Amino acid sequence: MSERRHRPVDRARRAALDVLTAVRVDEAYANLVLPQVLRKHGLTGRDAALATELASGAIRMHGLYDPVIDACLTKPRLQPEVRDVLRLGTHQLLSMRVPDHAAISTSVDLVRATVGRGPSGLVNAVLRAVSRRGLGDWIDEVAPDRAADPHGHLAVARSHPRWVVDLLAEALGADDELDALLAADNAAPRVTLVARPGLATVEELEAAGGTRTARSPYGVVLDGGDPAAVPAVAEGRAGVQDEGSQLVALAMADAPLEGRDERWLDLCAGPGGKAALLAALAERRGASLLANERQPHRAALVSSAVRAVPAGAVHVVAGDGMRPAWVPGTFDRVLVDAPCSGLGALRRRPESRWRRAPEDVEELVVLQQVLLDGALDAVRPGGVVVYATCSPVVAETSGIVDAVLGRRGDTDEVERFQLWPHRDGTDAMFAATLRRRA
Ligand SMILES: C[S@@+](CC[C@H](N)C(=O)[O-])C[C@H]1O[C@@H](n2cnc3c(N)ncnc32)[C@H](O)[C@@H]1O
Repeated sequence: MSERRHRPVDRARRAALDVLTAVRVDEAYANLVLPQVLRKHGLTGRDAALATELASGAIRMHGLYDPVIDACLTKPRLQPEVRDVLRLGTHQLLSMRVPDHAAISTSVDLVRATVGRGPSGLVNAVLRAVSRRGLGDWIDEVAPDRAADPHGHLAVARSHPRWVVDLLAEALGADDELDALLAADNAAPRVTLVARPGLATVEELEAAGGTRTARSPYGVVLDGGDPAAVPAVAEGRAGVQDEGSQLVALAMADAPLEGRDERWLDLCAGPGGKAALLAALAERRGASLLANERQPHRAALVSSAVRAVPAGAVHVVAGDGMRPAWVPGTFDRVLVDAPCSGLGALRRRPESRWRRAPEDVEELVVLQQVLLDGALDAVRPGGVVVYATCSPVVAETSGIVDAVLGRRGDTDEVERFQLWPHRDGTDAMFAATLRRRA
């Protein structure tokens, strides 16, 4: 037996491969499976960070790495398990500062330990071929020509499905920021916390090691570390919430309103980030929030998210927003944070861009229109409705709002905004504030 065969497999790389396998075979979500895998392998600190970067990068960037790997193959067929090892190796060679010899030898060890001796020569040969060029040269080699096919080029260079690039370009309205947006999708966001008003303060969160957000008065960007270790987060007085989501909740809570302002509705509340901020605000203003969510297990997540809000200020129910249990005109303010393609939050979930299909958007648009109509029916004359998505796709955003405004004769637009990761450092949240005519 050779000495090589006995060399122990690097635990971070083994853990990263477990994540790729779970995502490919079980359709797991990388961000949910990662903590379990890290625990299983006993990884913490730098090793955990390495495993996270390896897994996230290889999953996110395989739209670029696969053509590179294919260009180095002599035979077209590749076992999926071997391709996963090659994706991890290619990520180390092209996007990380891992020395070539370490990236190649650890990948050979990994395939030997997990698949067998058979493909170790192939992994060695392919990764040696990958290592002979840098990232830019490989993009020139495998991506369509930038001048002839700009979206096709960016789809490969920035590893996004082509149809997603086309929809994001349409949402931006021009191509000049498209590369910056796609690059922002490939960078993991820093953790942002929200200090739920009346329950925690931004000063308390800053003291845990963070910096205030530019636009939300309740946001703090964490310098690093585990957010769950911050006492206010552990107690539900604060939470992890993107600044864009905070701004959407604030658009609902702060829209000018005449007359009664006591009954608030969050129509699609699960898992409850916005509901928790809204409930805390409602409590301070003498209002109460009904947090509605169709899926019971997600309604349970809402209950957990609002656990620190005094009882009486918030009620959580599991119900279908398309078959409302309330009398029309009941509410003063309504948020409809609609189920959407999530194409504005690609930086959070490495695999999500590969799981969606154009048909998903077509189906969602129908649901979004019905839910917005239901929200407008639920609000009293003079009341406000905020329609929001974590997608910038025109059909899911302005397309919905314009269609509903055009069809109904009882609604006016107050304002709308679109946030962008590359401009605002937030998810690409869309929000439109509408008012039922008095
Ligand atoms: C974008 S998420 C909402 C995120 C949430 N507002 C937050 O900040 O945590 C959309 C939610 O709508 C729920 N949903 C989907 N169809 C629904 C319906 N017909 N009625 C109520 N909720 C629905 C989904 O289960 C999902 O939890």
